[in-house]
Amino acid sequence: MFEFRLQAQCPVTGARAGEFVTPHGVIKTPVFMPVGTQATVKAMAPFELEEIGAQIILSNTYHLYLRPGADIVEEAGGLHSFMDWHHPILTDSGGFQVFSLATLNRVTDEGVECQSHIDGSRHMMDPEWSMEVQQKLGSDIAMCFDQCLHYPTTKEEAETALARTTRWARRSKDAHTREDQALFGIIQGSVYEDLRRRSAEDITSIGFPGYGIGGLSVGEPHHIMYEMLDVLQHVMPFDKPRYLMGVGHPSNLVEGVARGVDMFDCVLPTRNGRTGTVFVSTGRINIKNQVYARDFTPLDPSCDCYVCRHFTKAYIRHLYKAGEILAARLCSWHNLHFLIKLMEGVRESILNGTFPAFRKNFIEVFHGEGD
Ligand SMILES: CNc1nc2c(CCNCC3CCCC3)c3nc(N)[nH]c(=O)c3cc2[nH]1
Ligand SMILES: [Zn+2]
Repeated sequence: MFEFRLQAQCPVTGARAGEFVTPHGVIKTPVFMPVGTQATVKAMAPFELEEIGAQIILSNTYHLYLRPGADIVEEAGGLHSFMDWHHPILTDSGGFQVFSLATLNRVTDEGVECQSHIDGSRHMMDPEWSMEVQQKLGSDIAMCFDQCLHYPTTKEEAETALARTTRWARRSKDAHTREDQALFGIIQGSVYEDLRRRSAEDITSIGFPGYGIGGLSVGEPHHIMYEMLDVLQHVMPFDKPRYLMGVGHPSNLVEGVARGVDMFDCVLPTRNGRTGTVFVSTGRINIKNQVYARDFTPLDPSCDCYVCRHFTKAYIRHLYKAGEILAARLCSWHNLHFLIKLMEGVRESILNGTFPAFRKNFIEVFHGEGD
């Protein structure tokens, strides 16, 4: 269980194709993981996610602890039963969310004293708390409780947070007892190459079945994110999965794969879906634009998803203008399909040795906007 089988490596770039074995199924990598913060990928039912080809979805410790509460999910038999998703689930540790959502009262080496963004109730969140909650949720992959800093940050702040994250990773591992759940470490170090190396050495020396690359996609320019990945790909164990947290745009996924990343998550496909921004094979469009009022072609003529086979831009634009719920559902559906199919195409190109050409063609078409 939790072994990572490497199936192919690109001889020109750092790209690799593999399989990660979990109790709820084998994850074929590279993989895009839809985000389901509150035990639902917004506006999508599990059977629709299966139809789209989603292999694994994410949920969140911070949110589910606050509402409905970890005990209710545990009494339901865990997240898989509660939300009727019987494939792999990854839960984030709450480290990122507590710093970005809660009212922070005190942050010490012990943990984070905070107030809920929902009802202002006071809580102490720390590695032991995060492990207790994730073990109750019963995800297949849990994440260490870490401290993710915003961007920009001083090197001193980054160094302090890195050392704290290492201590918290040790405490997370000591408090993690569930055998049928993998615990991934998380590497920090902000945008400083030497700190990135140090964090990678610290976290990999503690030893985990997989590793998150944290502290990125927090506002830094993409070339800096890529520089950090260039450093990390040479200091992370090749036989363990690498999960770039919170990424990302189509071009960021392809460029991340080229630098040895195996797993990605991002709220964009569903968040953009709710605002009408749609990924298409030539870039992005916003379906609410007047230009689509009489456009009776699919969102993306080269897409074979349910939405593109049944509806036109004019119809979906009408749904948005009329405030219809179906608008968000259809665009989320197409966006998720787009990213999942993109990763399937990337994986196929690595397996058949054509990834460099795939990458070149994709970046030309998507002109690497990745913003
Ligand atoms: C968007 N950019 C970004 N996201 C980051 C995230 C969150 C990834 N997405 C998790 C899902 C969202 C809701 C359910 C789980 C990060 N998480 C952690 N623990 N540490 C990071 O450094 C960390 C860094 C991140 N950067
Ligand atoms: Zn489509």
